[in-house]
Amino acid sequence: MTVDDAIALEVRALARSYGAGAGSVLALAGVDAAFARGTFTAVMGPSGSGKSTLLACAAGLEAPSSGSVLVGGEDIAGWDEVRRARLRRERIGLVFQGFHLMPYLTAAQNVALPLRLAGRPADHERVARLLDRVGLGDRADRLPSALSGGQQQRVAIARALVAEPEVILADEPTGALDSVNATSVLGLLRDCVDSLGQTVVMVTHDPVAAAYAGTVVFLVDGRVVGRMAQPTAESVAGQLSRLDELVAA
Ligand SMILES: Nc1ncnc2c1ncn2[C@@H]1O[C@H](COP(=O)(O)OP(=O)(O)OP(=O)(O)O)[C@@H](O)[C@H]1O
Repeated sequence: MTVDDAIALEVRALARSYGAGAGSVLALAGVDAAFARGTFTAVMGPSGSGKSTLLACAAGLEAPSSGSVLVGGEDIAGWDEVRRARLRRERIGLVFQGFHLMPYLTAAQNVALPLRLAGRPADHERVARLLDRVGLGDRADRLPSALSGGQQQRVAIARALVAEPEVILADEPTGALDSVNATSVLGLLRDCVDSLGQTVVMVTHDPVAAAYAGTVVFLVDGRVVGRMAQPTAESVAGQLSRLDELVAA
């Protein structure tokens, strides 16, 4: 298998089905996609098109039925849960719609958690630097319950960055936020790419959010049906309505 150093994450002929027999669902039906280092890609498509399954397979949260998932050129598809859990701690940063912060840990402790879980020393300077970067340097000692939704999501992004992962996977990161908070979170993800050279792959339903990405990948019925470079909210919305017609037909 050839490996390209410029590619942070790649899926090849990725398939995932759920259940068996007549009731089985083919969530991914052979997806090929490569995500170059230092790029921001949005994944879009109708409900049930396989977006979250794609991210879950890329994160090692789900095992593919067939095909490969290459992280930094290494195929994780056959890895057992212990190795996949280590991958998620050390090489993949995850951001979810619901933030998933530990409620009894402060912002700083939440950011440091992946380091602690990896048995690495809590690097207080790095944690402080990341909280500064996400605009929460003065909220380090707050519990999540004392932060707004947008602030909690920014803590989650700092946490996703702390282990200096190869790629950040974000599933509807602005889905639970109002437009002001969504704008700040999207600006932050863009900044992770522009200033830190991070690779971000983000599932979203929102054309405005997708316009922060450099490329949009469109899924329908578990397949890639299109790609768009330099998306705008208008061009993405137009393409999505054409996809809806395709699905309805
Ligand atoms: N754990 C599961 N068990 C059974 N079916 C599943 C499971 N997870 C996903 N599916 C099915 O796989 C298909 C793809 O689901 P997925 O959540 O990836 O789509 P999605 O594009 O992210 O949808 P949405 O936009 O609604 O979140 C759907 O038909 C879904 O019902």
